[in-house]
Amino acid sequence: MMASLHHPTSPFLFPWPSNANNKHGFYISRKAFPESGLMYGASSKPIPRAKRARPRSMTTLCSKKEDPKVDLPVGERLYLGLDFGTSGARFALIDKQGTIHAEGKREYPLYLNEETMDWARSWKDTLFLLLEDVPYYLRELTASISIDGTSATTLIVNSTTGEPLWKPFLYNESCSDALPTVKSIAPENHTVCSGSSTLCKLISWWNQEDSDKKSAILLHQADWLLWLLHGKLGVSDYNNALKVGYDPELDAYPSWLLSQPYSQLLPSVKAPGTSIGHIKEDIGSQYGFPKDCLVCTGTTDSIAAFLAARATQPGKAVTSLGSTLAIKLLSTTRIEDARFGVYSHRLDDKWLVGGASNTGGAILRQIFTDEQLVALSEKINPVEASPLDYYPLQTVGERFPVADPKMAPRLQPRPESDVEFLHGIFESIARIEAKGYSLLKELGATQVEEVFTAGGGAKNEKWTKIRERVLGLPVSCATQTEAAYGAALLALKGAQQNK
Ligand SMILES: Nc1ncnc2c1ncn2[C@@H]1O[C@H](COP(=O)(O)OP(=O)(O)O)[C@@H](O)[C@H]1O
Ligand SMILES: O=C(CO)[C@H](O)[C@H](O)COP(=O)(O)O
Repeated sequence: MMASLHHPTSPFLFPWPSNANNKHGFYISRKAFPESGLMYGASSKPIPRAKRARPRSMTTLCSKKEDPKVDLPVGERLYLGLDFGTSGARFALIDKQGTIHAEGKREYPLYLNEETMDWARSWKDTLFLLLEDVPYYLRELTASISIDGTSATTLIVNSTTGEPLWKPFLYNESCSDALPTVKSIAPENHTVCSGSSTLCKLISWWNQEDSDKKSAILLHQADWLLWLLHGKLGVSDYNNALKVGYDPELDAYPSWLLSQPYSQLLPSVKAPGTSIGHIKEDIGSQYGFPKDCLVCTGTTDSIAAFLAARATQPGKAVTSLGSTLAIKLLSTTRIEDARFGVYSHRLDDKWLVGGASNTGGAILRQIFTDEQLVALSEKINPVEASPLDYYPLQTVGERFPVADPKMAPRLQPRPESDVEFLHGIFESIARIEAKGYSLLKELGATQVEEVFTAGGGAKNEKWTKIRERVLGLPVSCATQTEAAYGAALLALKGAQQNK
C-alpha cells in the first residue's frame, strides 16, 4: 500500500550545527557501572568532583559552592533523553544547540522470579537510577524529558494504578496464536499482520485473560516509563502505536480496530515530542528536577536513533546496529507489506520506511565479548568477501526482510579460526541488511543513497567497510549514534512547542 503524506510539517527534523558535540573537562560519562552507579569520565578514570576542569565563561547557577558551574548562558535550559534499548538504557542531556552536557548508561538489573525476568521492575529501577546519574547541578536546569523504547514492547496495566497485570510482551515476542484473528479484521498485509505486532499481543492477552478487563489499559514500554514521571495513564505516540494499528496518516485508530471489544484498552495518541504534562511533584522534588520540567511523548528506539543521526533528505537511511538490525529509510512514499515485515513510520511530512530483523549484535554478544570483537575485528580483511553463509539469529523466528516465525538460526559450519567465523557473521548480517534495502526499493520506496549507522555496531570500522562493499553504498557512522540523543531532541521539540 503506497501513499504520499500531505501533513503540516512539524519541526521534527532538526538542522543542527555540525559542531554540536560534547563539552570537555565536564561531566562526560562514557560508562556506568550498575553495581556502584559510579560514572567514568572521558578519561575512563573516575574524576573526583573537585578535580574536574572548570569550563570557560562561567554562569553561576548552582547554590552549593562546591558544585561546578554550568557553561550555559543565564536562563538557558537543558533537555533530557532516555533510551531503553534491548540490552541496556542510556541518557543524554543536551542544550538547544544540541551540545551534550552529560550522558550515561546502565545495564538492566536482573530480577529473576523462578527463571522469569521481572522486566517491569528492572526498567522502573533503571529509570530512577539514570535520573540519579544525571549530575545534580544539571537536573535543576532540565526543561523537559522524553523516552524511547523498544518497539511493540507491550504492557497491559491496571487503568487506575498503572501496575502491570501481565508480564510484558517483549519487542520480538511472537503471539502467532492471535494472527488469524488479526488477519481477519485488518487490511491485507497491514503492519499489524505480524506475530510480533502489538495488536497480536493485545488479542493474545485478551483471549487468555478471564478476569475483569474493564480495568486494563495497554501501554508501550516508553509510554509506561513516561507515565512513571508524569502520572497521566493512557498516553502514547504515533510511532509506538503503529504496531497496535494506529494510522499515522489518518491520525486516528481505524474503524476496523475501534469496532473490536479490546479497543477499550487502546491509549490515546499524540505526536512524538509532545508535552503530556509536568513531572510529578514528588518525583521532581525527590530527584531535583524543577516543577516546570515537562514530560513529552517519546518514540521507538530505532526512530530515536534516526533522529540522532540527523538524516533529513529522502534517500538517506539509518541502520541501527544494536542488539537487533533495524533499518530506516527516509522516503516520500509510504510502504507497508507484512509479508516481508516492511512498514512505514510517520516522520514529519515524510515516511520512515523499514523493518527490524532479529539478527544483529545480540548473537555476537552470545558468542564473543566486546573485547574479543575488537581484537578479532582488527585481523579481518574487509576487502575480501567471506564464503561463509549464515543467518545469525539467537533463536527461531525472523521479522524482516523475511517475516517467518519459524526461521531457524544458521551458524554452521564454524571454521577453526574465530577471525574467519566473525568475518562470516559480519558479512552475513551485511547481506541481510542489503536484502532489506533492496526489498524497500522493489516495494517502491525512495532509492537509498547513503547509510548512517547507529548502535553498538557503528563503532566497528571493519564491519562498516564490509557493509559498504556488500551494500554498494557509502556507509558512515552517524555523528550521534545513541538513540538517547534522539530522545533528547524530542524533549527539546516538546519544550519549544510548549513556549
Ligand atoms: N566492537 C564491536 N563490533 C561490533 N559489534 C559490537 C561491538 N561492540 C558492541 N557491539 C554490539 O553492539 C550491541 C549493543 O549495541 P546497543 O546499541 O547498545 O544495543 P541495544 O541498545 O540494542 O541493546 C551488542 O549486541 C554488541 O554485540
Ligand atoms: O528491534 C527492535 C528493538 O531494538 C525494535 O523492533 C526496533 O525498534 C524496530 O522497531 P521500529 O521500526 O518500530 O522502531
